[in-house]
Amino acid sequence: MTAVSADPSAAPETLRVDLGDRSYDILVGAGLLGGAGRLMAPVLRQKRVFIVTDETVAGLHLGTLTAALDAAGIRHDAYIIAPGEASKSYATFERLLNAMLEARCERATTVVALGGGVVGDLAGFAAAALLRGVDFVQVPTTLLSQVDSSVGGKTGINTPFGKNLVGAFHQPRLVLIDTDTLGTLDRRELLAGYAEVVKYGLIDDPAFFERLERDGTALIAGDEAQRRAAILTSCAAKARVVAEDEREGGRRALLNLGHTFGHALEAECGYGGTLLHGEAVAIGMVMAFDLSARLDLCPAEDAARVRAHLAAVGLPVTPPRLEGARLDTDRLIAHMASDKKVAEGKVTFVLARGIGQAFLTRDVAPEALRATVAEAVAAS
Ligand SMILES: NC(=O)c1ccc[n+]([C@@H]2O[C@H](COP(=O)([O-])OP(=O)(O)OC[C@H]3O[C@@H](n4cnc5c(N)ncnc54)[C@H](O)[C@@H]3O)[C@@H](O)[C@H]2O)c1
Ligand SMILES: O=C(O)C(=O)C[C@@H](O)[C@H](O)[C@H](O)COP(=O)(O)O
Ligand SMILES: [Zn+2]
Repeated sequence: MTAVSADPSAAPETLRVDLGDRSYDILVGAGLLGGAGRLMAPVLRQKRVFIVTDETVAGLHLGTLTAALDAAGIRHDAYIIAPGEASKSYATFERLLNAMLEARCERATTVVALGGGVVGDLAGFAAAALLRGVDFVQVPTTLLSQVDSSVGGKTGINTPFGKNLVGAFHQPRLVLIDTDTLGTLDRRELLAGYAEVVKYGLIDDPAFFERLERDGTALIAGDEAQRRAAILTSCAAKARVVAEDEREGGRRALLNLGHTFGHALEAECGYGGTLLHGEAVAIGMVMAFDLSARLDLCPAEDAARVRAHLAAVGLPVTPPRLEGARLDTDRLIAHMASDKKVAEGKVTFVLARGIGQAFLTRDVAPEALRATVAEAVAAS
């Protein structure tokens, strides 16, 4: 796959996720939120939506959305959750569903997720469960959600046993990406999203990774054309994989590059903001490449390049410490046993033969895994 070219003056762009009668469009453009009512209207089964957002996004962008819905004559209710990963919980899920029922949502009501991946995953799962399933629309407002979580229909919540262990595949009816919303996002969150952008290059698009090595700093600094191009390239890559393997029977698991390690780090750090998902993925991708190099599958120079680029833009590349203490290697490895990619007791790893050459394997010597995790922890 080649990177989409950057053109700041271009009109909204449409990508299609091809899934038969569950196909949908991804619209990408500046200022789309202001026209959200008009853009959503064609996919609504009744002129009524139920918006889910978080406190931060509500303060910044909910007014624009509700004004746009009013202008299109679309009735709306809103439910506002606390920001952050801790809201992807049974407790918030229950409160949200009760609010939807109290508002007398009907089967033809559409749920609108306005926010980052936390809002999208939670609201999407609630939409999958409400009245046994209602439609939903993704309006992602973080870089991470614009390049990854809003596309593909993975929805869910975290559990005491690990990340995203309860959820549903439930595709949105539309994804509306207003690139202007990134203007209010802070640098740490932007960088976390950038890690998932880099992931697409590392999986199967070495030219994209090279381009990010060159232009990543400008993208992060606010270059609109670079952002738009990276969002389009990322969404196109994700749409293609999802269309091939919607329910992760095989190839889709490549999108989990860095996540087996990353989810273990997130679980160990708790979901209170010590480590963001994208930060965990950055560290996890470094560990996946280090493990690949340790197993002589991948040139050590490629692993070094991955680490160098992520570090150069300001992402973490070693696990954090918790209250000054290093994380525990055995506990991290134990978390990996509850990865969704475990089959017959064995974890499926996403490793790489080089940059842009990711592959799946269940054949990883436990000693090599342990040495990689121990080395990462020791460097923290
Ligand atoms: N479903 C999937 O395919 C998929 C893919 C990747 C990640 N995820 C999930 O996504 C979640 C992470 O998503 P995230 O990184 O978007 O985090 P998030 O939803 O917690 O958003 C990050 C923070 O940014 C704030 N925010 C959102 N939009 C803003 C804006 N425009 N301006 C200012 N602040 C804004 C939020 O209030 C929040 O505090 C994780 O739970 C991860 O597991 C899911
Ligand atoms: O869409 C996918 O497939 C992905 O793997 C995207 C990941 O970035 C995302 O974090 C996903 O939630 C992880 O997969 P999970 O099945 O372990 O939840
Ligand atoms: Zn992810």
